[in-house]
Amino acid sequence: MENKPPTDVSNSKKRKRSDGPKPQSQSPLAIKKQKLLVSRQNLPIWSRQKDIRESLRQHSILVLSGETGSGKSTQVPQFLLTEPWCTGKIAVTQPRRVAAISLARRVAEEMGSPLGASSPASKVGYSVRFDDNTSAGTRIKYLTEGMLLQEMLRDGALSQYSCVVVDEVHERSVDVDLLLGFLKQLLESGKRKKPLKIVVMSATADVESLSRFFSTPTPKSEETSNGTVHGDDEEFQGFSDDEQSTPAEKSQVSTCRVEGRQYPVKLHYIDKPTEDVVDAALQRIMHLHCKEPMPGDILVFMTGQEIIHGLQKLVEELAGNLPPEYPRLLVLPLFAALPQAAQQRIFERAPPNTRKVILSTNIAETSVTVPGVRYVVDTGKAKIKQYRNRLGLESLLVKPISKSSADQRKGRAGREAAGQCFRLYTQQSYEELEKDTKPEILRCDLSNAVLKMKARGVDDVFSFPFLTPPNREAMEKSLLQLLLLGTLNEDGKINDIGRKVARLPLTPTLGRIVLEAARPERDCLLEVIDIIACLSVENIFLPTDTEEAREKALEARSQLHRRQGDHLTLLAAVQAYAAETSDRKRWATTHLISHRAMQNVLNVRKQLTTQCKSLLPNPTVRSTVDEDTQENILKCFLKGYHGNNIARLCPDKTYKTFAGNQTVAIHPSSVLFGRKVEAVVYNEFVFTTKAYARGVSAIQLKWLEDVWGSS
Ligand SMILES: Nc1ncnc2c1ncn2[C@@H]1O[C@H](COP(=O)(O)OP(=O)(O)OP(=O)(O)O)[C@@H](O)[C@H]1O
Repeated sequence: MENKPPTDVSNSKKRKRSDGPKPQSQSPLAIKKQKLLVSRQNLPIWSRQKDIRESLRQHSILVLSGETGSGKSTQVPQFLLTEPWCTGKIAVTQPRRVAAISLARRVAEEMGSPLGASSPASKVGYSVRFDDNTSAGTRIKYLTEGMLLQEMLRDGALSQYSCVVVDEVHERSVDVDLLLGFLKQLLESGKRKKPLKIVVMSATADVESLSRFFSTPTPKSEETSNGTVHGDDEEFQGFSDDEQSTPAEKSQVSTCRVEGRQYPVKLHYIDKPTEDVVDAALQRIMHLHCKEPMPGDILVFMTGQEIIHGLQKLVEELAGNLPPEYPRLLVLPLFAALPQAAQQRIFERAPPNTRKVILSTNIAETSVTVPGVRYVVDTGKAKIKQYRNRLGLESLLVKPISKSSADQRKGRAGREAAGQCFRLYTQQSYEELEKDTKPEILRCDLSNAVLKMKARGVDDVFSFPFLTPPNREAMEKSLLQLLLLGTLNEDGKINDIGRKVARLPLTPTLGRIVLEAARPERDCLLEVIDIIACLSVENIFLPTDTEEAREKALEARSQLHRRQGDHLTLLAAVQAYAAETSDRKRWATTHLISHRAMQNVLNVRKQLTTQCKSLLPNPTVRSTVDEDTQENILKCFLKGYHGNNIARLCPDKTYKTFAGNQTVAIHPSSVLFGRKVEAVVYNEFVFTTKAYARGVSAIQLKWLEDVWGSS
C-alpha cells in the first residue's frame, strides 16, 4: 500500500491536538470519510499515488491518462494537496457545471469536509456560472473552464493557485484550448513567484500531442517579444524576477498512464442499423426494466431537449401500464438548459422499489458518476455546434459521435459495480466513427475566444499557442465582428467597452447589449438584464406541442403578450412573476410558465444586476415600461446584433436577413408568428424544416441610424 492519503495526515495531526469531549472521528462527516476511504483505496489510481506526486516534484507539467472510472478526477487533487509546493489552491476544471458540482460534492465527502460556502472550515468548493460555492478555506476548487478563464482576466498569474488540473481535455472545448494556451504562456513568461503545477488529464487524451505542445516553446510574436503576456496592468504586480525559475525547468513535461478500471462493462451492439433510434431506446429501456434485477439504474444518451421530453412521455406511458409486480420507473431528464437543482436530482438515490432512468444529452458523458447506474444506452448521436463561416451562422446539428465519446459514454457504467453498455448502432458503425471529436475551435464562432485573448493582452491572436490553430478566415471574421461591436479599436487593440464586455459571463453580443442598456441615454439596464436572464436559462414557457395546447397557452398568457414581440413579452413575464408575492408557483401554473425556470431567471437576474452595478450605479427602477423605454430596449438588442439577426419584410411578403439575404420565417413559438411588420430583430436563426427566426421583435428601420450612428 502507498502512503496514507494527504487528508489523513492533516486530520490525524488535528485529532492529536483536539482535546474536546467527542473524538472527531465520530462526526458523521468523519464516519463517511472513513467508509469512502476503503473504496478510494480500491481505485486503480490509488497505487500510482506516489508516482504522480513524484513526477510533479520533478516536473511542472503532467499529462495523465487513465481509463474512465480509474479515479483521476476525484483522487489526483487529493494526492497533491499536501505536497511541499502546494501552498495555494488547486483548481480542477471541468467542461460542464454538472460535473464540477457533483465532483466537488463527492470529494468533500471523501475528505470529510463540508461543501463550499456552508462552513468556513470547508476545504472543497465549486464555481460555475452564476454560482460560486466556495469559502475562504477552499483548497480544492472544481470549476468550469469558462470560470477559470474569467478568473484569469482578474488575476492573470493565477496567484491563489499552486496547481491547475485540466480535466477531460479530450473534449477540446474552445475554453479548454484557450486555457491550455494561457497556461503555457504563463509558465513561459516566468512571472510566477511560486511554482505552478499543471496536470492535464483524460481517459482518451492524445498524450503525445499534449506533451509536444507543452514542451515546444511558443515562437515570440512582435507584440509579445518583450516577454510579457499581460492583461490588465495590475495582473503581474508583486512578482519578483529573482524568484523565477528558468524556462527549461518550466517546460518539463512528464506523462503517466493509469491502467485498468475498477469494474468491467459488457458491451452490446445491435445487429442491423436502426432507423428509429427513439423507438430502439424505448424498447431497450423497457426490456432492461422488465428483465434485469434491481438495483440497476439506466442512463440513456440522446441528442436534445425535445427528443428527451418525447421519450420521457413514451416511457412514462408504458411504465404506467405495467402490472403492479414490476418496480416503479422514475424518469429524469438531463440537459444543459435545465436549472441546477433539477440537474442535481439525477445524483439522488432512487426511492425503494424504483428504477431511475436518466435521459441525458452529452452533458453526462464525461466526469460524472451517477450513483446506481448499471446500464448505459447510447444512441451514438449528439447535437454538435457547427459554424458556417460564410453565413456567419452557428447552428446545432445532430451528428454521429466520435469513438472517444462512445467510450466515455460506456465509462458511465461500471463505476460502483459491473455494468453493461448497449450501443444502438452496429459494431461496424462504431468502427467507422471518427477517432476524436473535432475540436470546437474549428467549428464555432470565435468572437468570444478572440475577445478573451484580447482581454488577456494577447494582441496578436494569430500567434497564440493553440493546440490546434483555428482557420485564419474564421479568426479574421471574428476580429471584424468585435470591431463592429465596438469592443476593439481600429488598430485591433481592445478598448474599454471590450474589457467590460469580456468580464461579463455572457457572449460578446449579449455583453454588448447589456453595456448599451447601461448608457445613460438608454437607461434600461434592469429591463435588459431581465430579458437576458430569460435567454440564459431553459425556455420559461412550457412546451405546447398540440394545436389545442397552443390555444390554451395563448389564452393563459394573453396579459403577458406584447405586440412588439418576444423580448418585451419575456420582460412582462419576469416582471409579473417578480411582482407576484402571494403564490408564485400557482401564478406560473396558471400562465403555463415553468416555475422552475422562473426561479432560475430571478437568480441569474440577481447575479447579473450585482455584476453590472459598476456600469450604471443608479439605474432607473420602473414598474411599467413606457414606449420610449420599449424602443430603447430593442435598440440595445440591435446594437448587440450590429446587422446580424435582423430581417426586413420584402415585397413578396417574406422576411430576408440583412446579412446574407436569406429567407427566414418567424418561428411558430413567437408572439409575432403570422404577423407582417417592417423589420424584425431575432435572437436565433434555426434550421429545422426550414429557416426560422426565434425570439423575435418588431423594429423600425429608421432606428438603425440612431443605433449604428452611436459609438
Ligand atoms: N458521486 C459519486 N458517487 C458514488 N461513487 C462515486 C462518485 N464519484 C466518484 N465515485 C467513485 O469513484 C470512482 C472514480 O471516479 P472519478 O471521477 O475520479 O474517475 P475518473 O478516472 O476521473 O473517471 P472519468 O474519466 O470517467 O471522469 C468512480 O468510478 C466511482 O466508483
